[in-house]
Order: sequence, then structure tokens, then C-alpha cells
Amino acid sequence: MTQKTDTPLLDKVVTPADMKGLSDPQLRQLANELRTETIAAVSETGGHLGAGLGVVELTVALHAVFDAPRDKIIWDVSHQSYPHKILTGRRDRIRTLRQKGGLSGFTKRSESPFDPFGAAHSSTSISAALGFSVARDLGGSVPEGLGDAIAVIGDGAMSAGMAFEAMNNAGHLKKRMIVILNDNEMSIAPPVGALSTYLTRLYTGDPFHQFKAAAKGAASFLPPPFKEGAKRAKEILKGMAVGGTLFEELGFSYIGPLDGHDMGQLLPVLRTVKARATGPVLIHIVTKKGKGYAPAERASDKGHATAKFDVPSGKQVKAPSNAPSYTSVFGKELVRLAAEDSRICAVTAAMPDGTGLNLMAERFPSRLFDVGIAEQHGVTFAAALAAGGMRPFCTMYSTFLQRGYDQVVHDVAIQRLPVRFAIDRAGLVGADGATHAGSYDIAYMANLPGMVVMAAADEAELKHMVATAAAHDDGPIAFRYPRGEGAGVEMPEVGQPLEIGKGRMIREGGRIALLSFGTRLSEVMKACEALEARGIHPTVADARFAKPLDRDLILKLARDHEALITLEEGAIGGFGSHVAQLLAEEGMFDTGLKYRSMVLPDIFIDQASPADMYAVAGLSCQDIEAKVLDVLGVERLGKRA
Ligand SMILES: Cc1ncc(C[n+]2csc(CCOP(=O)(O)OP(=O)(O)O)c2C)c(N)n1
Ligand SMILES: CC(=O)[C@@H](O)[C@H](O)COP(=O)(O)O
Ligand SMILES: [Mg+2]
Repeated sequence: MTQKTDTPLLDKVVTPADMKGLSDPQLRQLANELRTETIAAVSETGGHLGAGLGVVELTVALHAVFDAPRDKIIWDVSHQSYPHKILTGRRDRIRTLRQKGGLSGFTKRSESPFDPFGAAHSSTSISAALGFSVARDLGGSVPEGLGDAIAVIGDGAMSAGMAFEAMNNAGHLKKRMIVILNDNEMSIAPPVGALSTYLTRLYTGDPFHQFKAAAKGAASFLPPPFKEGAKRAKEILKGMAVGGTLFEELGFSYIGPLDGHDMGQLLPVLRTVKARATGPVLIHIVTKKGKGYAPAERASDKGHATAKFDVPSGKQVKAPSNAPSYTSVFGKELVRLAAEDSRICAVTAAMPDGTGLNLMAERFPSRLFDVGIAEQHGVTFAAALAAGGMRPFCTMYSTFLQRGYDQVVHDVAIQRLPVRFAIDRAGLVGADGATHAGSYDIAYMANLPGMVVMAAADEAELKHMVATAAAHDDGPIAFRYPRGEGAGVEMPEVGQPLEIGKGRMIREGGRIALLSFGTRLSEVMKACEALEARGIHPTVADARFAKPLDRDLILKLARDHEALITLEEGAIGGFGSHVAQLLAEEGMFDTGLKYRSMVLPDIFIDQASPADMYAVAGLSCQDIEAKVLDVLGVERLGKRA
């Protein structure tokens, strides 16, 4: 049920234009109301809570001072953009967040002119802000106009190489642009690495003691004519900014650190920067993830992502699970193997919990490497671990591994190094939508010479694939598995290495064969039940491998049946394409074989439940049944709605 929040001031703000006449005390009140509304909305939808709560004051201050959508506010990752959505004409739909047909959980250009640049993968905001600044200065034109570009980037996202590539370029181009470094000393997990330590050093000791003066002054970036008058303020700022030199060396004027929850500091600094900045400016603010909501502040992940919850208690409403998650099956089997083999180690790029590697962190901390949001580095690091005689599991979400693709090709595949790629969140993931869908890994891995590519049909198969990967020293190997819980199958005590390139027969039938790669197998079996009722008895096989293909199995299915359908939770160019290539080469189409490939369609699918997304993709059990009937030319009497 929608909760009514007591938000008299926020009720009058539909877009940032409605904020322009508000006094500073009113802006403070607005921030309080915005926080209340954000908590209430996320309690009903679930989603990313902690990051948004940490930028409530910043969101209000940015919209009060700058003129979006002319000025481009670019939220890095954009999981913190819910308060921004509420202030930019989307409050009436905020309780549809992350649901089918509703608002995206991230910024999205097609959703609002106030979202000038979409995001969801991290560390793109500075590049985007620089691009807008250059376009503005070159006379580019867009309907909303081109004003200032402001990137808001977290301390976790700032650790990625791409952020530094952008700063390096920005410092060189010297364009007026603003980067706000939102430092909450958190990524999803506690942040790791030297940059995090460096940022903390910037404000440890005597934090914020001279804010008032600094806020009035904010002058380290002033152009020469202003500099003399502001000398005193500049000295103060310099005093505060001891250690801001990393950013200054990159060509940015550094301001901070400021208390990012204090509007008395944010507003004057932003106003001064807006009035006077000439080149790139970095404003370092310190905030608390989960700020203002005790259950989030207390949580180990600071309320990073949550299911629906009860606001007073913070208790989350989670559906009961009937089977272990794929992620936990992976994590446990890896730990079991690591106990037997000291060469086994694992790499995560800032997702230890999401990938199940928290178990490795507990049992074998010296063999678990959280490299931060640095997928490219993570892959090359794993390659060298393999070259050094270790057995690394490079464990990443399918969508984030895309970042490390050149490294997969150049550092791993070409050198035939035995990196084990554990690819989590394969296929459609649900509420995070298109940006997080693991659609491409089958295609981008299976086209690499020497790469072994497996997909688990269920959690028991996953266990065997972890063991297979551990035992495979002859080049790289990848296995994929989806988000969420398994199929509830009986689990083997331990994983057993599979024979490379061999699939398995699930059931023998006639006329048509269904060859599944991955967890669509359960939908295939459901479709078979419906087909049985029509007197159709398909053969079903689980390919297990997209590379190397089980040629014998595939050619036998092709020879023994009138039709063959392959299925996978991946885009065009994956398993089905490899099968089609084999069938063509072997002349199977010349024999009249009817072949169909069921893959993700050539569109980006918006957020919904995974089941709904697969229905949009045409990969539900009903779609499979319909495809079989169609291929066999059977009338679809009693067609389901
Ligand atoms: C390339 C990439 N890798 C991993 C992630 C997953 N991820 C989303 S938010 C996040 C933490 C970001 O931390 P920070 O930038 O400090 O923002 P905060 O949540 O603390 O506000 C991570 C690792 C991602 N979105 N993109
Ligand atoms: C914003 C982001 O990239 C992550 O927080 C992501 O939403 C996590 O996804 P999972 O919930 O599947 O771990
Ligand atoms: Mg952070």
C-alpha cells in the first residue's frame, strides 16, 4: 500500500524550476522531506537505497544552484539517482521503480531530459561530463541547451581506471567542468586499495574545522583577476586541501573535503564554483551511505540494495527460497576445492558478496583478491596469476566482464593461460534491466580460439563445472550461471570434473530434438510436458559446452530427427550460431533438417521479473512449445493466450 509521507514543501516541487525561489532553510527542509520520500518509495519497491540517501543534500543543492536540464548532472553508476528522479518530474512514478513498465533504477536518456547520460556500469561520468563540456565549447546544440557538466562520482567508482583516463584528458583539455567526488568510504563492500586510503587521509584528523571560511572562499580555482582578493580564502582552502595534490597534478582545482550533508557548506561552494570556475574543478565531499535511516546506516552494506522493507523496523520482505542460489553453490564448491588445492585463488572486482567470494574471504583471505572496480586489471592480474602457476578463478558478473574483454582476448586467450572465468548473473537479471543483463558472454567467449565455454543447466551441474574448471590447466575455461536460486535438484556431495566437450542426453524421443545450453532446460522440460499431451515426444539434451561443441551428440540429434532446436540465454552469435555453423559444414541442411535457434532477440529488454523478461524474449516454456509446433507444422489448437 502506498504510504503517504508528510512532505508539504516537496509536494510543491515538480521540477527543479519550482525550487528556485526557496531560501536556504527551505532547501534544508526540502532535503529532509526528500529523504523521507526516498525511504518510503524504496520500502515499497526495493532497490538501491543507501547511495541515494547519502546524496540527498547534494541532490537538492545541485538542483538549487544549477539549471538542469541545460546543465548536465551526470550520476555515476546512477544507483543513487532516486532523489534526483523525485525532484525532476518523476515523483508520481517513483513507486514503479525497477518494475515492468516503470521507472528504471538508473538514469536513462529516454526517460527524462534531466537524465542527460544513462549509466549503471561505473566510472563513466567524468568522460561523459568532459564530452558535454567539449561539445558545448565547440558549439554543439541540443534542445535543452548545453551549460555546465557536473559528474557526481563515488569513491568506489573513482578507483576505476576509466575515471583516471578521463581526468587525465580533462586536465589536458582544461575545459570548465565539475567533478563531485562523493566519498562515503564505501563501495558495495568496504572499499579497497591505495586510493581509498589516500582519500581517507585527506580528512582524517581534524575534519571540516574550517568549513565556514572555506565555503565562503572556495577560491583555489579562481582565475587570476580574482585571485588576489581571495588570497586569504585560498590559503584556507590550500590548508584544507593538503593532499589534494593528486587531483591538482591531474589538472583539477581541488576543493574540500566538505561535509556533504551540510547545506551550509554545499550551497556556497557550488554557487562560487558556478560563478567563477574556468577549468576543471573537483569538489571532494564526505558523506555517509544510508544517511538518515538507521537500519541502513547500521547495515554492513549501508543499505546498498534492499528488498521491500518495513520502514519503522527496517525488516526486509524476502520471498522464501526453495533452493540454494547459484552464487552460493559456486562459492561453497570453490572453498571446498581451495581447501584441497593451495593454488586455487579468486579475483573479484568489488563484488565479494554478490559473487559468493565472501566465503573465500572468510576461509582463505590471502587467496581472495578484491581489486576494486577494475575489471580490466582483474582479468590481466588473473592471467599473470595463472602464468605464475596459480589456479585463478576470475569471478565477475557477465555484464561487468564486458569491461575486461580486451584483456580476456589479449592477456588470457592469446597466451592460452588457464584462467577460470566464473561468470555470474548470466542471462536476464530482472530489476536492474538491460544494463545488467548477461546477454553477450556466450558470444564473446565462444568466439575465442582455445576458450572452453560451459553453461550450467542447474545447481548440481554448476558444482560439476566448478570442479571441471579447477581441474582444467590446458588453457582458459569459462562457465556461466544465472542470478537467483537453483532448480531445486538433488545435489551431489562434491563436484565431479566433466569430460570437456561432452553434453548429456536428458530424454530420448522422436521427430524433434531440443538441445539446451544453460538453465532454459527447466523451461524445455515444462514445454515437453505440454507437448506430450499432444502426442509429441521431443528428445532433450543438455549441451553443457558451447565450446568445444559435442559434435557427435549434435550430429546424431540432427541425423535422427526431422527438426532440431537449440536454446540459450544469450544473444545472437552464441551457442546456436556455432551449432548452425557445424550443421552447415557437415551438410546437414542439405538433408532437409529443420533447424531453429532460440536466443535473446536483437533488442535491449527493459527491467521486469526475469520470467517476464524471458517472456518478452520469446524464451518461455510457452514459446518453446509454440516453436516446436510451428517447426513440425502442427496446428496450434487450444493456443494459450
Ligand atoms: C563496471 C562496474 N563494476 C561493478 C559495478 C557494481 N557496482 C555498482 S555500485 C558499486 C559500488 C560503487 O561505489 P561508489 O562509487 O563509492 O558509490 P556508493 O554506492 O558508495 O555511493 C559497484 C561495485 C558496476 N556498476 N559497474
Ligand atoms: C548498481 C549495481 O551495479 C549493483 O548494485 C547491482 O545492482 C547488483 O546486482 P545484484 O543484486 O544482482 O548483485
Ligand atoms: Mg562510495
